[in-house]
Amino acid sequence: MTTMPSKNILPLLKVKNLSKFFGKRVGCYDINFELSKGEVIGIVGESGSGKSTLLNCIAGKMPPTNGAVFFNSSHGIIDLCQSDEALLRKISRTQTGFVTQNSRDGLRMGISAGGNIGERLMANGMRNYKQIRNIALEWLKKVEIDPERIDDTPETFSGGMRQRLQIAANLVTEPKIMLMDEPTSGLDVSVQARLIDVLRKLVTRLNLSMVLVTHDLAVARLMCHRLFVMKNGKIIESGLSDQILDDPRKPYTQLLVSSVLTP
Ligand SMILES: Nc1ncnc2c1ncn2[C@@H]1O[C@H](COP(=O)(O)OP(=O)(O)OP(=O)(O)O)[C@@H](O)[C@H]1O
Repeated sequence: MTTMPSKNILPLLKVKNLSKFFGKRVGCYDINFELSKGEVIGIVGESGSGKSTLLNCIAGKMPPTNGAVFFNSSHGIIDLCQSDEALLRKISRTQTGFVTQNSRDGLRMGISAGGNIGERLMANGMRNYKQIRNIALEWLKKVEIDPERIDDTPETFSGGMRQRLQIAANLVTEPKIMLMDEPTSGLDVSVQARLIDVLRKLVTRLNLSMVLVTHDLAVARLMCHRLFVMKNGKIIESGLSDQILDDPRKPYTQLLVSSVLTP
């Protein structure tokens, strides 16, 4: 059983001895790291290295086999792996955000853009329709979507717009942490660049903390302060992004950086 660290020394997130097995197969193994306020951590590695498994365990979407994820929430320090469903649901609607690679999993395609943004506000008890609409309009502007599209459904949006809407729909409650699983994947290069630009502005303006899974090392360099390189479920190298990408120590990271491995 992992001991609960004291609040004074705990950063925003502390992942401790986290492992996930699928039968005998390793999803992720003995992961340890801390995330501070305003910090963006990138998780990189080839396909099947355990990036999504780790992110899903951190998000409370997948129960780990061992370990803990301590989150310095406004309800105090909680272990996201041990919390009851109701508290986890509350936290995931307010204090954590999760952006998926496939916007269809993160948005309600049948309701308007404004409705998608307003949903988290309503889940938090906000009832004033005009106020919700005004906040939604503000957020559409922040993610560079024409506010006139507020009543359109995401079905009518481009892929890049959907991802920006997903980000707005998560950030509207000002979560302490954003978890992102390949948010730029599948988008054209110019669309990716715009999304990254929007994200970078928001990270700076809101002092956001983020764990970003990406196979794209250019995105990792642009977005992340630190990088963790995963192989076979383990973090095999970590450090400042420029250091990892310009001067990788481990042969696996060298291959990854030189694009010999298919990320
Ligand atoms: N639900 C599951 N059941 C069984 N094995 C799984 C499951 N999810 C993941 N795995 C296995 O865990 C390992 C890590 O998978 P994971 O999806 O986390 O990798 P990844 O680095 O995110 O890959 P990708 O970049 O392709 O998404 C793989 O061996 C995978 O087959």
